[in-house]
Amino acid sequence: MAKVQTHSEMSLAAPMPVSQDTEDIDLVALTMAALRFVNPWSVETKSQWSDRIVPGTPEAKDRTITLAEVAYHDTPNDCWVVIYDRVYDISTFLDEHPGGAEIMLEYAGRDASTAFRGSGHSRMASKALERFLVGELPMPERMYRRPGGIRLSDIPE
Ligand code: HEM
Repeated sequence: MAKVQTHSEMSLAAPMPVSQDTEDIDLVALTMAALRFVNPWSVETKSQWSDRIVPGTPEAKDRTITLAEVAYHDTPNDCWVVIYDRVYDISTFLDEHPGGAEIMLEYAGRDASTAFRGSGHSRMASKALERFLVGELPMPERMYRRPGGIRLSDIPE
């Protein structure tokens, strides 16, 4: 017949952990639970974007480029900027820019929409963007060209 343990026997056999240990274990469990929500495949690496697009070509119009990818192109030889949710490769334009290369390099790999607008660019400058187009941001990352997005009367077509 099974032996029934008294309350004091049970306490001796399996002593309760001290409160500090309990806190440590909870923290580890919490971290592990949080990590389970992280999808390692969602981390973008440069190698997955190896194919280069020629700026201004028809393929560029259909290409979706994330902000994470844009961020990799942040040098004078490989300089991308985002203007009104469209991605431009301005590497070859840096030295031609009437406002100078330095000012554009400040936005290398980032959004330059407000800087572009704030510098009072002409319609001709907006039109000039077309030849540097390499793609467009995915809908969730857009600020302007999406339903309910920020409206600007002079967004280039
Ligand atoms: C990325 C695409 C860009 C293109 C195609 C572009 C094009 C041009 C063009 C054609 C001009 C001559 C004036 C005009 O027609 O408006 C100009 C001037 C200027 N740009 Fe840009 N620009 C670009 C980005 C930027 C950015 C990101 C800035 C940052 C603030 C900037 C700042 C300026 C300034 C300050 C001038 C005036 C220069 C002067 O009058 O001395 N531009 N740009």
